[in-house]
Amino acid sequence: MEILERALKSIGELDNTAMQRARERLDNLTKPKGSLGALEDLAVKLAGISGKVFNDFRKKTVIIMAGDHGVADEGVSAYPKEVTPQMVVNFLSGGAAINVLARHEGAEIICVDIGVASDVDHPGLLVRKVKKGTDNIAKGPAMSREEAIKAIEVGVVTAWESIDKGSDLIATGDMGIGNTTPSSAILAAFSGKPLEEIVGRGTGIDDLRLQKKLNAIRKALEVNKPDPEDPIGVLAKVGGLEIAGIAGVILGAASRRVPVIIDGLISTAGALIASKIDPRSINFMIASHVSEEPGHKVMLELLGLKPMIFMRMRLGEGTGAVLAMNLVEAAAKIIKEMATFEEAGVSKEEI
Ligand SMILES: Cc1cc2ncn([C@H]3O[C@H](COP(=O)(O)O)[C@@H](O)[C@H]3O)c2cc1C
Ligand SMILES: O=C(O)c1cccnc1
Repeated sequence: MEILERALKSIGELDNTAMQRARERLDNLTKPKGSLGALEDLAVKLAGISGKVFNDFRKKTVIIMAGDHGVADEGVSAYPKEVTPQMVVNFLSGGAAINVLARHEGAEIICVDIGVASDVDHPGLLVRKVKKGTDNIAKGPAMSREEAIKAIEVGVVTAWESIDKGSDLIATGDMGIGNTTPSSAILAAFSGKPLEEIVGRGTGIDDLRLQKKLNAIRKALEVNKPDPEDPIGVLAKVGGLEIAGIAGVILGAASRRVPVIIDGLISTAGALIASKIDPRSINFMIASHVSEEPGHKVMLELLGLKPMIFMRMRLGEGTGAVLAMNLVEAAAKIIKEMATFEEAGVSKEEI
């Protein structure tokens, strides 16, 4: 609890003066006012986060949290549980989608075993296992409250260490077969929306498995009765270890005023938990893409965040978030490198 408390103590507000200065500068650059749309809003947000109008990013990092899910035993995924450790090995060997996109963006990958059911032996893996997979949420809580806090703190510390080593732009990623089920359960607990509206097909399940998934979430809510006023309770009852870790990465980045780019459904479930623990953490979040999972759009609306990329992606791992790094860097370059009307000798608007 001490680490989490320390993180929460340092989360602040956006710097309004810097944001105002950024907006003024953007309005003086050689373009009609506001014509770069969301790119301008992003430049303003970056100023609010860092307190500086000009920002550049030297070290981009995606932190992937991996964990297993007892609820996978209910037949809620199209893939078997062993894919979780197998994909962890794939991340460490460079063959996954996230590896390709991270290389493309010049980002480094940190992969954390926060709760994989089996042990992966690889020198590149950060082993910070809180528990060997969650318990089945359709039958009881995923984990204890203490384990949920410990998993959040693993995320906080991983973010802090990465920032200490120079990371100045962080993206969140996940791996865990079955994890769209707890992510949807978290959303149901906070939104109260009908499950049929927010539960999707994850890895691509058929109608039969979709019914099993809906039943598992219904049971998870009935058995555990998560209280939306108690976000750590929601996480412990119907969440996941990697979701807790992602919430921690977000709180850790926010406490150090480092922008954190949120990926798809699972990462945004972590973001929802972080936002309920401390709403000021939303100030430091940047939404990347909108996933094909129907619940993702609802989560982003609850957070009041607008996604930038609409690519029909539904993979997780941090893929959408890493793609958005390019847009974050572009926004930072626009405000820094464009000429003002005065510098370029271009006439300003007439009215
Ligand atoms: C090969 C493979 C690679 C993945 N990378 C991310 N996921 C994604 O799919 C899983 C969630 O979907 P569900 O709830 O339906 O199991 C998570 O592991 C998520 O990271 C993958 C899934 C598979 C099969
Ligand atoms: O939106 C996501 O992140 C997602 C969707 C389906 C499966 N895995 C991840």
